[in-house]
Amino acid sequence: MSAITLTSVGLRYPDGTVGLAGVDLHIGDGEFVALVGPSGSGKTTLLRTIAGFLTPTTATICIDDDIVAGDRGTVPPEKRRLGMVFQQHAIWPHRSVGRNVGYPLEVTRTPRRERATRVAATLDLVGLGGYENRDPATLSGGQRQRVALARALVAQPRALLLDEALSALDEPLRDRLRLELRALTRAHGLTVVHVTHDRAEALALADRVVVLGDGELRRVGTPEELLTTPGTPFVAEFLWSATLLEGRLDATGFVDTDGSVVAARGAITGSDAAEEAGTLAVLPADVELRAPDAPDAWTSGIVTSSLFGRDASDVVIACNGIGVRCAVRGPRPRVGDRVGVTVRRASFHPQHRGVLGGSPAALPDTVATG
Ligand SMILES: Nc1ncnc2c1ncn2[C@@H]1O[C@H](COP(=O)(O)OP(=O)(O)OP(=O)(O)O)[C@@H](O)[C@H]1O
Repeated sequence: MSAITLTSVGLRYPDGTVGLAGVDLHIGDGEFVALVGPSGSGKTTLLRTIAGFLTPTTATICIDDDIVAGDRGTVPPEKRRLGMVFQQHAIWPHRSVGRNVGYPLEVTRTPRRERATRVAATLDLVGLGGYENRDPATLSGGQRQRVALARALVAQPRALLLDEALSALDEPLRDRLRLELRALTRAHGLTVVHVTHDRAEALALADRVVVLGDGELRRVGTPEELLTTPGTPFVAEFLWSATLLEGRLDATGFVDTDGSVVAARGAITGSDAAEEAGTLAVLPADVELRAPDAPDAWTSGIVTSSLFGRDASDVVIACNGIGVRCAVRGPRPRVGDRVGVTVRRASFHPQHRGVLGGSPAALPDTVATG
């Protein structure tokens, strides 16, 4: 397996839309990286650019020491030695499972006997040992996705690129394949770039999560780093469903635009300034419900949504025109209830960094291997 290095990757579509703007990223050998971001943030564009289906306007992309896109042109996808799996398993119905998996080896004219050995070994790897002669029409959705994975792995690619590869599967199966995929990639030291719209999946699987916004790389870090230091309100809101509040930090704490103290100074991280305007990001787990008139409540509001969750219910309270998201453990309030709200802890983001990301404080560009 291999490392992938992207330097200033920019891409503009023919109609002028900016797909990617100056993305710098190093993906370590054996690292599992998840690309996440809102719809249209550039996840698929980035993955397809690494794969070679899209040609960057400006960039250098290296796989190990091999420059696959740069000043001297680009290497076509089939010569990059990367394996790809898409959301819709592109399995050929008229070919047996074995011939589907062996296709990349046919292209490279691998001798028949070696092909059969490698197909069998790869099918074993994905839990489909002995399925060579099966007709794909007789397989379940999960089995077909395993065939697609085997086909991506059979030619021993330098890295595996997954584009929403698990998204089309129903939930219990998706959970199982997630575990299997992670165990497989860890055991074989595979380098993986995984695009997903599912934040929980990205955080559960990846060594590092890359957050994109408007074609820019907004934040890179381990799930733990992104939780403790989201870096920008954009990331706190996107990854952790944080509530964002505008206001000022002063000696007492963070004061919202209505003049109420949301949280005491000691409960806020992110700035040492005596006074500063900016955004407070409050994670749902750091909001607590109180009686509406509790003396220690920041404010009170009406519950507008209350969804059951096994570990914590997802409750939204309308407070001064803002929907405050709260993870409630224990008894869940009903829609229409008036409740008091306190903030236990929050991160402050000075205004000059901008709500949509600005220039986040850099996290160490470490390669986590856990
Ligand atoms: N062929 C195209 N021509 C013009 N613009 C495009 C094209 N494909 C994508 N875009 C634009 O490029 C930007 C990034 O799109 P991309 O599909 O990479 O986002 P994404 O993060 O994968 O979104 P989603 O989660 O919805 O799949 C968007 O503004 C999108 O509208």
